[in-house]
Amino acid sequence: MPDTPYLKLGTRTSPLAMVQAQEARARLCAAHGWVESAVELVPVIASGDKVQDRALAEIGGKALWTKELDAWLADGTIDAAVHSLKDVETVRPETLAIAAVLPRADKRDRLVGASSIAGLPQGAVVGTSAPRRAAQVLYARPDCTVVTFRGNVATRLAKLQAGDVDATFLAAAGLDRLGRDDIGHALDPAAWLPAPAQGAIAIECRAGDSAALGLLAAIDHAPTRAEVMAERALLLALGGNCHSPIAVLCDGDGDTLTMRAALFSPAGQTRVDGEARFVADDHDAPARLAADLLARAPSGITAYFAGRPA
Ligand SMILES: NCc1[nH]cc(CCC(=O)O)c1CC(=O)O
Repeated sequence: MPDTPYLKLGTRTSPLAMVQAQEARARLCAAHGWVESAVELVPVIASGDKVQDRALAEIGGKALWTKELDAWLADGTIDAAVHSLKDVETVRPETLAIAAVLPRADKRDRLVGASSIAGLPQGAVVGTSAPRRAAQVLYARPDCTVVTFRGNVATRLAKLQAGDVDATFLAAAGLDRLGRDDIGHALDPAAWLPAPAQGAIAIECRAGDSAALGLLAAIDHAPTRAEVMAERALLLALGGNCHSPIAVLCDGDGDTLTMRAALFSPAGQTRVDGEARFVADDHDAPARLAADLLARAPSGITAYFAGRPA
């Protein structure tokens, strides 16, 4: 047993974050033949977990998930940080690097409280704080009302149980990782697209830390990395922010990626769809799809995207 850990891995404290950090630790130990104590998990309550009564988009966005762990990477308290990649801002400090992306879980959203979008009761109250989920459900079901819904997976399920809302959305990946694969109804991406990088776990370290970069490279999953980096490139090229309803899904098939994307106006009045097939090393392809989407989008949508295609 090592007296001092080989790697200090920072994580948020939510049950899902802890399960994901444990998965990262298990993969590192398996890859390097280490005992569990070689990787120390260092938990922190993130700002995003402290404020529960307002939508994340109103209080500072995704930065609130990474702020504390970013600071710990900078001051050397930890060597690496585990994140749900969908919670990580598109533009990251140059001092940090996404050193590993773990194999992606189920990419889909699940609807909890009804068996399908069409099956939601007339005038249903749907709880979500994600602009993408709100716009997408209002587009399909303008009769529904969307209310702010925050908290970790268990908190949201408890609020649903208590009757605060008729239905909510949760990522299949999060439910499955918490052993709640019995909950909800998976939404087919043909009709309902997930968030960029949904279902992927990323591990960041200092960009100049060659030791950590080397250790983490051993657990990087290249097919997942190709998909999620393409999805994040689309987000970047759209110039979206946490108020911009963007849905995108990339499916890898050997060297070829198929990307489906949709932009919405926030209240769901309009939608524009696009699709592209490209080889994985065509790094400009997501920006071309972004430009194509913006060129075809009505003004109700373009108002919410700065549009900075590369
Ligand atoms: N926004 C919160 C968040 N961030 C990552 C996940 C689930 C895991 C994932 O998508 O990778 C969730 C919960 C949810 O959307 O249901």
